[in-house]
Amino acid sequence: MSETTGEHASAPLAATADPVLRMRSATLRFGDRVLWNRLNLDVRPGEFIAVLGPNGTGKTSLLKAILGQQSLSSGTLELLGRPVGRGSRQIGYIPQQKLIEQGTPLRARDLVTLGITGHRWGLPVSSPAVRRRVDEVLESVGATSFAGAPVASLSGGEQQRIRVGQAIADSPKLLLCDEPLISLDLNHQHVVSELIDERRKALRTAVLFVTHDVNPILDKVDRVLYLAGGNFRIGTPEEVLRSEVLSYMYGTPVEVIRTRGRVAVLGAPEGYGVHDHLEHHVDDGWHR
Ligand SMILES: Nc1ncnc2c1ncn2[C@@H]1O[C@H](COP(=O)(O)OP(=O)(O)OP(=O)(O)O)[C@@H](O)[C@H]1O
Repeated sequence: MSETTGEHASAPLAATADPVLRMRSATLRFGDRVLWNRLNLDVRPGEFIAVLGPNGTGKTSLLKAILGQQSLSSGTLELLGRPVGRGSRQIGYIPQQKLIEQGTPLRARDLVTLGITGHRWGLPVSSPAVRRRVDEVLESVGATSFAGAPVASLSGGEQQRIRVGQAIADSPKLLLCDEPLISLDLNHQHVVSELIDERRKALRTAVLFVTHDVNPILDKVDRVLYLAGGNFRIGTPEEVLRSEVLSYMYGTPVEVIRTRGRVAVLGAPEGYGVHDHLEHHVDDGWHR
């Protein structure tokens, strides 16, 4: 099997900067289930990393660990050189999409405002500086026209734009996105992924993007973190999304087909879950 490095040739600037996120030998297990074992990961400013893998392999748990909501079983996790704590203003988070319930009294602009003031309860919500920033963010996510509407009355795509606005409102250094394209039509998938990508390009925000389907973001991705079977691989999409790499991880023949700029993974076991983790060779920043 070919080696899967952690570096990416097209990101020379990012590679020289201090990492926004650094994980060393990070392990998460629940009972005897190992979700990921001795994960080494540096995420550089402006890097776009897709987090892939079947259900239940620990993708959301990884985001929760970074958010300080889930303790590691062992290892370390640093955000901008410091141990993570809950509620960091340096992190923007787009949680897995749930439609907002009818009757929720918030307007779209209130959610974006919370993205700024939620960290600082003392600041008056009506301050002109906050209002200006909220207007800017609403405009940047194309939501000005429905800013005053109750969020529950908006379509799924409109709600998702507002969630992106809320997550980027405070200019985080790291944006964590948990399946942000789920249940969106192709057009809205494009709109939402472009919004996230524009943000990382404009402000060098690092992006960790959990998704079941890499295709809508394939042209944006610098590296892939693939989780399966308590094992993981980190590398460029070309390095990781290969038949031999995924067959090894799944422990069964899996075929990766590339056609017309899209990637399809065939033969991954149905309902695949976590099995005993494979023995790893540990190297700096990657596993094989
Ligand atoms: N606090 C916990 N205690 C015990 N088990 C947990 C806990 N949190 C998560 N798990 C289990 O860990 C596994 C991984 O969950 P996680 O939500 O991280 O997976 P995922 O890769 O995001 O899955 P999906 O693709 O289905 O969203 C699941 O089987 C889940 O039930």
